[in-house]
Amino acid sequence: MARRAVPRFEAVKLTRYKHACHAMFHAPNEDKLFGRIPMRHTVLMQMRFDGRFGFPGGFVNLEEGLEAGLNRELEEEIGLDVRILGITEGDWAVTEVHDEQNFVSHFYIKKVTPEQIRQIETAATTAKDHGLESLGLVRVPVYTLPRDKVGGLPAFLSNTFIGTAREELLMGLEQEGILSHAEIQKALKASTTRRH
Ligand SMILES: O=c1[nH]cnc2c1ncn2[C@@H]1O[C@H](COP(=O)(O)OP(=O)(O)O)[C@@H](O)[C@H]1O
Repeated sequence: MARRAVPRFEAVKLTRYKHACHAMFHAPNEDKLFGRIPMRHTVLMQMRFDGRFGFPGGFVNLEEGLEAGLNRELEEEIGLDVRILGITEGDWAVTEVHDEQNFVSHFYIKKVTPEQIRQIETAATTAKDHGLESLGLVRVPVYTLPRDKVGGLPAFLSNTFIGTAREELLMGLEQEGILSHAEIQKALKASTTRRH
């Protein structure tokens, strides 16, 4: 479906459109899987009520403001302590307009510490929407297992994602320097081979 990227300041003029904001939280990760495979990085997504993966967030009102609306959603959905880890305008990454659906999607990326990731994960289990709209936060495997070259990110990418969440994940991984363009292309290619 047709969509176009626009700057944040242009998008907020689209008052007749519905606006949604979602956020990707990520942190460095020094851990090694089985004591030898580097986890590389922690990236949070969530399992939604509909069985699809997406980023935490939701619909916002332009009157309340994009970031205020997003923080409200994050508080409800994952119990985020918005006084400490709240999203600001500086975390804005991309806005896409879907004219056919009168819909605007805003995506934010926030780098936090490994300790803050654990705080978010812990708080999420007692959030208002936990077990309802959100079935839990998940860590995205950003590595590819050396043995079969499909396990890890390629297998994860074969899941079903809501809206443009899959594209946002790939953009976030590259933009934040978590994976190189070549590594992402390789994972995408492996994900379509369906050997898992
Ligand atoms: O991670 C995402 N990235 C991009 N769009 C998303 C994501 N999650 C949901 N959406 C879209 O955003 C809109 C709001 O969905 P969501 O279920 O998050 O909001 P709500 O909790 O306010 O109902 C829907 O049109 C949905 O397709």
